[in-house]
Amino acid sequence: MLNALDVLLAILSLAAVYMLYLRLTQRRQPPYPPGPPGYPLIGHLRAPEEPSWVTYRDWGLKYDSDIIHLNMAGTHLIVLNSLQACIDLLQKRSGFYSDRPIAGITMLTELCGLGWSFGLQRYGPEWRDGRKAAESQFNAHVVQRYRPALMLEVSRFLDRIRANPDTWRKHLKLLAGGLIMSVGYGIDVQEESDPYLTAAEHTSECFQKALVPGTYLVDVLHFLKYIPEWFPGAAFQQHAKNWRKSIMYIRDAPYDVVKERMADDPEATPDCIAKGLMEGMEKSEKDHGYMERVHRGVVGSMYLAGSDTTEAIIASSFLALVRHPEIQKRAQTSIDEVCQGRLPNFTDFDRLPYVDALVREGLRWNPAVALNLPHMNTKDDVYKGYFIPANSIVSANIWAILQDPTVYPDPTTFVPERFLRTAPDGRVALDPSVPDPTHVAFGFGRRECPGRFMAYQSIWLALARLLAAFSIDRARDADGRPVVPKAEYVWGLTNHPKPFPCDIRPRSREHAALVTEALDVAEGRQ
Ligand code: HEM
Repeated sequence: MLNALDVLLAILSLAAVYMLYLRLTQRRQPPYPPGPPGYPLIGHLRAPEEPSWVTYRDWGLKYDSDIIHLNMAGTHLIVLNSLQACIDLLQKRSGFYSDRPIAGITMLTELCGLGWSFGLQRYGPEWRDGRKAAESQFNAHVVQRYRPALMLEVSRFLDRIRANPDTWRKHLKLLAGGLIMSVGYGIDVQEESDPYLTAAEHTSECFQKALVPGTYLVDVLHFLKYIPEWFPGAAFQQHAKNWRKSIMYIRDAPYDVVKERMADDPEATPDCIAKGLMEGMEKSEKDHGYMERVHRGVVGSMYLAGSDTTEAIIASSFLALVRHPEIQKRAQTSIDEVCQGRLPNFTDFDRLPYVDALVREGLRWNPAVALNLPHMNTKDDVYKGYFIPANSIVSANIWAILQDPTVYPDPTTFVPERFLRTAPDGRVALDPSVPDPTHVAFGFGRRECPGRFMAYQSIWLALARLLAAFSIDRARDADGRPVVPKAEYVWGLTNHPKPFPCDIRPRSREHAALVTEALDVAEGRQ
């Protein structure tokens, strides 16, 4: 018979062996990447406030490391501050760095119903099918098919600016949303109170709000999701129900329009991504019900991922142009030389390197997405001698990479010329030795933005035509002095310049006429 002392001794021996085991195995585990010390055991309770990307860059400099680690109460957060680290991990090891973390987004995915969003989905068969579908429609070749739609939306945008220049931000929002609805579904949006744009904006509001850590307790205490909405303190259930309506509407209503049009007359259905996917599905051997769900998620994600970001970059470029009239002049001179009194077209692309450089600088200067959407690694890893445990949240510091002074000297200044050089034959061309920010601003590896070609084309066309037809000058104060707007931003998931004054007007009556003519042509009236 064992007495109490034997049992105690046995327990103590087992504990000693276990401690020894832990010590031995822990000694073999390399250290985590460096980072600021947190509280004992729990680490950090919250990530730094926005602009967190600046803090992460500064920590990188302080600890002399391009990867930073924070223990967030047991969740490991890894921030990659250099392009090399992003390439090494998110690209070269993309086989296990392409998951998305789902912890902390119960409100968004389960209660609001945004789990269908392709950008939030976990790395698995459904995401892979969605990605394949997206690549088939968004690739550099296929997006050219949507150029007439881009031309029409940009023409409408410029004409609205001509008519009401002071509300250019409203026109810009409509441009970004209209582009997505037109390219995605072949739907023409209404200028005021469009039902699709209203639902998409409501969905976007949910996305921006619910993704901020700490907004909803249910993201930490998951069992709260079972509390009924009438229960005291369960207002979040009401919010979720309200958002859910818009979230399901924006996924299904426009898709159903295309489905009906296709059933009626496929030939007459306007070319759009939803139509392309429906046509592709006819050849697919996969279950059509399943594929339709995947496709609804892919096209439905376009607004969330593509509207705010495109709008942010164009608004940021407006700001830079007002701050730097000399850059505006150079861009206009280069356009005038090539276009000789007409508005630029996509066929002018190769002959307008200055506009190309301007778009690159717009993407670099104040990136729309400063801290990349988080990736998650599905297995333990060691990089540069540091341990990165499985299920870490891994974020690329896009801002830090695009503000690296060793790559982009004087990085806080807007200088499109940094991307240009004069070739031996005297012509100005893009300088291939300067890293192209599009390889950073749109993320990395298998989760890299599938909408990047469409985004680039839209921004290029909007800016090229805007500069050709309008001057965007500084507004004047009460004493008639020009006001240089500050480069101030509203930080968030996407970064937008704060409202700033400017004075937009056609460069001449002839330029104003070009804008109306272009709209007539794009609308098929001429
Ligand atoms: C200037 C405009 C844009 C910027 C700066 C931008 C940037 C990004 C970034 C940084 C990511 C995350 C990549 C990663 O996780 O590594 C992303 C993902 C995504 N973007 Fe964009 N984007 C833009 C426009 C668009 C457009 C126009 C569309 C669609 C038409 C789009 C669709 C998507 C989708 C669906 C994802 C999720 C991809 C996935 O999780 O597999 N984006 N974008």
